[in-house]
Amino acid sequence: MFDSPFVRVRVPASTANLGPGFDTLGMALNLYAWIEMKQSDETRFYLHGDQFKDIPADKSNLIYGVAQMLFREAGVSVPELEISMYSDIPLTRGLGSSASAIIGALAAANALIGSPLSDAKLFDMATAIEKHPDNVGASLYGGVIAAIWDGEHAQCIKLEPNDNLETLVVIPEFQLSTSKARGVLPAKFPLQDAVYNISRSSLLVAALATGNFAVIAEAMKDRIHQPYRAALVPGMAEILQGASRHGALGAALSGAGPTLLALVDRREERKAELESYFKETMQRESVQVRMMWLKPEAHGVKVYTDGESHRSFLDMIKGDDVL
Ligand SMILES: Nc1ncnc2c1ncn2[C@@H]1O[C@H](COP(=O)(O)OP(=O)(O)O)[C@@H](O)[C@H]1O
Ligand SMILES: N[C@@H](CCOP(=O)(O)O)C(=O)O
Repeated sequence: MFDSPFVRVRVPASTANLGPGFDTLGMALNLYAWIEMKQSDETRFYLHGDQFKDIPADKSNLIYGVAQMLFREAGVSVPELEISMYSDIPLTRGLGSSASAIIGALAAANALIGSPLSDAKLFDMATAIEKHPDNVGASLYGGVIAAIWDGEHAQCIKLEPNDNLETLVVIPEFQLSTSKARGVLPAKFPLQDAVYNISRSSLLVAALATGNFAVIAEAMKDRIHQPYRAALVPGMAEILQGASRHGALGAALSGAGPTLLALVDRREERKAELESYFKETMQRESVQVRMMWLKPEAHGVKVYTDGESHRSFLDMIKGDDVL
């Protein structure tokens, strides 16, 4: 049954919504999580890195649970697994760590049993678990995705990210769970707010598809989630308003936050000014942050099944994608 003694996957981070595209737009970023999975006589975890210190290392672990869902769906039994994990994606910060874990677990488990399930099926399963298709779609397929979910099936179209696009992300030191940030949203919206978002989300997709960056500042505005979440992220309202005056094409809360993200033209000359603006604004709010320049990642999850390799899991990560 097993095509490979072990499977390794590399999964990109993602930023969801891009402002107005709440629960529909997502973009993969060049920051990654890695998972190794193999069948074992007893379930064991090797969680590398400080950020996994509070993550369960037993069968209640998300990766284990999601892998078992896939095995059930495929009609096979693989009760004991050895799972190794490392991630550069900060947890609970709005950069899609949970989506990366879900996609990584599904892709690894599927490959371990000879890939009986299609990517479309993995997308449906991942969306059913995550409850929105934006992050999981970006982690699975890469690029910029526009996605829908009807409660059973997810569909998306992927755009190749424009070569001139990069992002500056500002990651606060505090965590904000997606469930808490969804909990502050109203259940109903005025028609004008719905129109406001639909028009901007459509304009943003057209801008990203054509490379027409001039409209992005306006196209990233939102009335569906950011105004309600602003109270949870000190400095957010000011940054979303001011970023485009300091060299950003536009700015948004990344996913459910607390990370803030600016889209930037890589030819922009005011990058240092933008960094200082972000840093000083957050300092005034007494929020410690780390900043990273990230690029859109055109490729989704990558699966490696070369069981002959003798490189260790951590050596593979250091050498990035060469198994
Ligand atoms: N590699 C992982 N293994 C197990 N659980 C994970 C992993 N990555 C993320 N998670 C879980 O997902 C949670 C974060 O999900 P969420 O609140 O949606 O934030 P985000 O996806 O934006 O990082 C973490 O607190 C943790 O419980
Ligand atoms: N559309 C979702 C996206 C959540 O993204 P995450 O990276 O914060 O998990 C939302 O805005 O709630």
